[in-house]
Amino acid sequence: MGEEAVEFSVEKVAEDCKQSTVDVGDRTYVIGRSDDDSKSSIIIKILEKLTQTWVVPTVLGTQPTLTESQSAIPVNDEKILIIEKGVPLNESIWFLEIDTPFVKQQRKIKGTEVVSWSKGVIGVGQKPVVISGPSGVGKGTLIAKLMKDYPSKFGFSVSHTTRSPREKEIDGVHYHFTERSKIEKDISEGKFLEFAHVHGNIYGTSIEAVESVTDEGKRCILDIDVQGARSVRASSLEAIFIFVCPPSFEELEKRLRARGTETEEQIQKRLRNARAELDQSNSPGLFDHLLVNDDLETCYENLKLLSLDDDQEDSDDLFIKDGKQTASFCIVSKHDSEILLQPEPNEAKNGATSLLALDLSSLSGGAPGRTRGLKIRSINSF
Ligand SMILES: Nc1ncnc2c1ncn2[C@@H]1O[C@H](COP(=O)(O)OP(=O)(O)OP(=O)(O)O)[C@@H](O)[C@H]1O
Ligand SMILES: Nc1nc2c(ncn2[C@@H]2O[C@H](COP(=O)(O)O)[C@@H](O)[C@H]2O)c(=O)[nH]1
Repeated sequence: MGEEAVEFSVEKVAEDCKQSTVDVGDRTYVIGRSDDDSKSSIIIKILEKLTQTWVVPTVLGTQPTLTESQSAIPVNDEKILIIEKGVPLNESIWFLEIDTPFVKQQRKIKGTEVVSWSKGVIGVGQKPVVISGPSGVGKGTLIAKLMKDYPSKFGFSVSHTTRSPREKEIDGVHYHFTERSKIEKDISEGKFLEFAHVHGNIYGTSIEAVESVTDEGKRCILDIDVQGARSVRASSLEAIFIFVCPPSFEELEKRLRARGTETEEQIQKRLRNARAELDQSNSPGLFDHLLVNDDLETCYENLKLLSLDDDQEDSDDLFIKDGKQTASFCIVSKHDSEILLQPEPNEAKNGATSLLALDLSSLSGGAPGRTRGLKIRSINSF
């Protein structure tokens, strides 16, 4: 850690970019804009105050769109809040994760200093549903029915895979069919919620796959194997975990063969893996519900009950969705877990006069890359 320390002074940083500096413990985080080369980017540098050395961290996640400048304030030891200037409020709230469990884990894996971008989202969003079960049990069939019957309620998390497309499978709809080197690079850059080696190929769920569905106000459905379910369970994403069992192993084999999409060798591999997956379906604390897919309609009705349960309205979302907050704001101050925001001066001229209180007391884990649970209230008019 810290081996990437480079020598440059605060004055040099100020020359390079429009920056915010934020003190957290013994460190100063410098967040700014670099115009060094033709493509501008946000640069992050950390000053270790005790040793007066600079560290350039590995930056994970999708960075905010570049704006002229930003205001920033520490939330706690784990996160810095950044509000981008010149952007409507619902697009402008970002967190720089500096010591969250995700960052700690990535720091360990990479052996370097790490920070990670996370987009702030008003409201909590619908809890995703993770569906696992052996190959051929009928997960895809059940999910397709759910999507067809409730297109505005559910959205499918389109996974990435290195396996070749089957006949009738469409890239970007059933899977993102991907080169091994590309998925490995994206995984190392922290863009995946989970990934696993399944039946000889890499399969993975990108953070974007889940969060783009949740951002649309829909409940995201993930069809992933048991290793993937374990990884999601260990992540910050809160979800409902369902395991689908076959009525018997013989029936599973029959369905897999009748589907006619695998070679005999692949069928044998999938059946071997199926035994291991069935063994793990009772792992303590892994799955919330077990469903037996014997009669398809009965199983579908049960899946519907579980997936439609806990349907929650994101009332805070309305605040943003009704178009009130197209103005851009900046940070004024922080009191406990509330941050006071005021419209930027040019916005006040345009009639945006309310101060806003951004309540961070109920932040909840979306996938890494999103910080959900923000609440906003209008607190006065000038
Ligand atoms: N309850 C059921 N009774 C009989 N056949 C079924 C039932 N459910 C699904 N099937 C059939 O079983 C086959 C396998 O189903 P499906 O492709 O949905 O499985 P899967 O779990 O998604 O498999 P994979 O994990 O390999 O993608 C399909 O041909 C499907 O029509
Ligand atoms: N861990 C993950 N497993 C996944 C993902 N997407 C699909 N899967 C699982 O792979 C097998 C095989 O799928 P197939 O389409 O080749 O038949 C199946 O059990 C899926 O649940 C993923 O993103 N991550």
